[in-house]
Amino acid sequence: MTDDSAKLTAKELEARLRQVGAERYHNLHRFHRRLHSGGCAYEEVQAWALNRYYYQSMIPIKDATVLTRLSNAEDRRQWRKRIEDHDGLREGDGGIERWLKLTDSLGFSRDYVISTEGILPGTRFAVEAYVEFCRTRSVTEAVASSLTELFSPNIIGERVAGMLAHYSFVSSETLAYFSQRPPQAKRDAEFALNFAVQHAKTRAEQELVVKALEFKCSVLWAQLDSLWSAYVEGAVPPGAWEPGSVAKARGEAA
Ligand SMILES: O=C(O)c1cc(C(=O)O)c2c(n1)C(=O)C(=O)c1cc(C(=O)O)[nH]c1-2
Repeated sequence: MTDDSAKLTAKELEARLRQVGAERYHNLHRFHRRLHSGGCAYEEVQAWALNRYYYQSMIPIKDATVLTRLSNAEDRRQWRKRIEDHDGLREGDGGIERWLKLTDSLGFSRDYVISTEGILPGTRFAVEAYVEFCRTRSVTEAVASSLTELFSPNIIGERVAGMLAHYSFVSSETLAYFSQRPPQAKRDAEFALNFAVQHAKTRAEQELVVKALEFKCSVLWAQLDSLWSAYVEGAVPPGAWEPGSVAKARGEAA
């Protein structure tokens, strides 16, 4: 008979977390399959990039929130690299800037993208839920919720290869955001995994770590569900970006 309350070894906890990824990570979502295999129309790729800007732009805000909750200087030194990666060390540098190069290349004005006025409600609520989770749950759960990054190097490899092969309107320059991410994600995921393993002191806390990763998989999944409903099925919610409304997206008078 197994004892459900027995603390897992570090290896067992890692295996549980990897199992969550195998079952729930957003590489399994039908929108990603469509995106990576060349099935998306130009407007669907535009919508994906526009909406994902909000995720990108809120990540350093989420990370700054987590930073304030880390009591150890070495942990903060490690964590703050995440903010530097996204914001850059100077103007014109960093992940957010590289994401904007992608939205530039897809015909959006920067003002429109940065305003986030055209994003889907589902994107907004999912991303806000992630930031709120990291603000209000234990710091161990907040760190553990970033563990989807254990799985992101694989999906990024698949995405870049697939998009370059299938879409003439993207290039390695416009997808430059992704070329920097895999080593950063590997470094960050290693830190987060060690942190979660060391700080989850009881079986109950380990279960909360697993739940945090499940929650984060849902944050990513929900964003893709919203994209599918709006731009594959065509049920664009009121106020969200309408495919073809390029003038508005470019900041020109309609
Ligand atoms: O391209 C992707 O599929 C993907 C996934 C994830 C993820 O799994 O959360 C992140 C990123 N990209 C990413 O670029 C990124 O900066 C990032 C930060 C975080 C996080 O939770 O702190 N996840 C991710």
